[in-house]
Amino acid sequence: MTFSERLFNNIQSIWNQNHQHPFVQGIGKGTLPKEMFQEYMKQDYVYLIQYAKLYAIGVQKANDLASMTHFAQLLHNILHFEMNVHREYASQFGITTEELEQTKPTPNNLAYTSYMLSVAQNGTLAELISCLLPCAWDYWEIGKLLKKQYGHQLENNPYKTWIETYSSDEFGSIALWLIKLLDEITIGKSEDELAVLENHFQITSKYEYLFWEMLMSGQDWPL
Ligand SMILES: Cc1ncc(C[n+]2csc(CCO)c2C)c(N)n1
Repeated sequence: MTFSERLFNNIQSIWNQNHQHPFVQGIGKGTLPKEMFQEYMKQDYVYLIQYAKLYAIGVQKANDLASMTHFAQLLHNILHFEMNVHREYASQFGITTEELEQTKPTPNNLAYTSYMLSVAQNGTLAELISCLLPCAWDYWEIGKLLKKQYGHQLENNPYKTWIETYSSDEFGSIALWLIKLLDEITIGKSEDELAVLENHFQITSKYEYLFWEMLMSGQDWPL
């Protein structure tokens, strides 16, 4: 069994709860209130700004030129394509790019990105990938699942672009590349080292859940 197969098998119960989350299901059905999606675009925009830095650290920590080039490509794509989906949704809602950028991250959002950046800066390349992988991989799983469940009724769904983006093969190729690299660099690692990596993978998977929770509950700073 590869390391990614082990991660995938052990994460099922957590990811299932992500997939069944009312926020995710609301996107699939197209019933999620617009104001909630607007808030999501704002929070996710500042999340992605921090996430993009993880790819930059990937460039720095990569062990060979091919991986370095690939991380640089992912960095370019997130800034120019993924964040563009947010900018376009925001402009439909009358939110400017400046407003998106000035969004103050909620406690859960800040905790999630701070965790990943701390591990990225202090840890190994394998630790960095273990942290950023649930984001790419579970979103692809969510995209595919929603497409399967609700694909026949997407025409009137305001979140169709979101579902089409995250269920696409192009998007899936990001997760597949990260999985392949992680499998390669974990060959021969001890059980203790693998357990550290799996812990990062589980924590950031749980932060994915907390991100949906924070949006659903309208979490904000109390003071
Ligand atoms: C909270 C949150 N988690 C995951 C994603 C999805 N995502 C963000 S960056 C990226 C990889 C792009 O190279 C993916 C899949 C998101 N948008 N917001």
